[in-house]
Amino acid sequence: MSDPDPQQSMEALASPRVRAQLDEDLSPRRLALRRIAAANRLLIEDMVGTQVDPGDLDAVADELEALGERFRHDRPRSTYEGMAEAAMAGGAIEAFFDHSPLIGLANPLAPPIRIEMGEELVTGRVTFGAVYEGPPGCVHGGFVAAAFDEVLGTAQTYSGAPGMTARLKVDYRSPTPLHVPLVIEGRFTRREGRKIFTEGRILDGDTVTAEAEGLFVTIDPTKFRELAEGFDRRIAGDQADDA
Ligand SMILES: CCCCCCCC(=O)SCCNC(=O)CCNC(=O)[C@H](O)C(C)(C)COP(=O)(O)OP(=O)(O)OC[C@H]1O[C@@H](n2cnc3c(N)ncnc32)[C@H](O)[C@@H]1OP(=O)(O)O
Repeated sequence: MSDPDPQQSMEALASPRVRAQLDEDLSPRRLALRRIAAANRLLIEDMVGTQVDPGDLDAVADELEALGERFRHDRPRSTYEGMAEAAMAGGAIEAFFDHSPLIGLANPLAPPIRIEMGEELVTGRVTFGAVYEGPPGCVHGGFVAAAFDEVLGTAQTYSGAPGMTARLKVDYRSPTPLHVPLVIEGRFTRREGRKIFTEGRILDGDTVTAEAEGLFVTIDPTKFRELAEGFDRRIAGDQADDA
């Protein structure tokens, strides 16, 4: 048997985000969710600027609407509900990140960004498709900011006490191209009390397309549970109003 890859082992220990992107120990349900998300992601990408004959567009819409019926819910949902089967997914937090809109392999909106963690540097690897277009041929600035939020949000974990994004500053240096493998770097720079400072950049080859600084504020972990409970109460209130 070959020796374990030390880098791989460290990554597996380092962050639930990294663990969430491994293909190990997944339940059949979670594998199927990832497969559905991948097919859905490809469909969305292919449909942007589709060359389908205009005469066929209504037939395509009919097919999609029929498929959509199978997934329709009677109320808004949070993926926190998916944590009920988290034990099979390898842990609650991994199940959560599997649904992330940036890195989640079970979320069709996620490009997805692939996260690696070195000793001091987080590296996100991503290729944005046409669905993320802002300026012609380039990534929409909001998705550039979202990508930083995710990568810097991972880098802040080096502080040992991660929190929520309080402030994100982005400098757009040059247009960030679509359809090109990009590298997003994130670093933890310092901690002052509850404040965690990070910085990062996006690279298209040697070209820096954007730079960012992120401030995160450590929170009590129970705050996430309170957010989930608040969501449940809001939904229950909406349903009572509808009754
Ligand atoms: C499971 C893990 C998921 C992780 C996801 C992380 C990435 C995300 O996308 S999080 C989502 C986006 N972020 C949010 O929704 C956060 C919304 N904001 C909040 O909940 C609160 O404002 C929060 C938690 C950031 C800070 O509130 P609170 O805990 O009351 O801290 P507060 O006392 O106001 O501030 C603490 C310190 O941070 C500073 N600070 C807070 N916000 C800012 C800000 N926007 N700019 C500069 N400084 C700030 C304060 O000045 C204070 O500094 P000091 O200690 O020197 O006096």
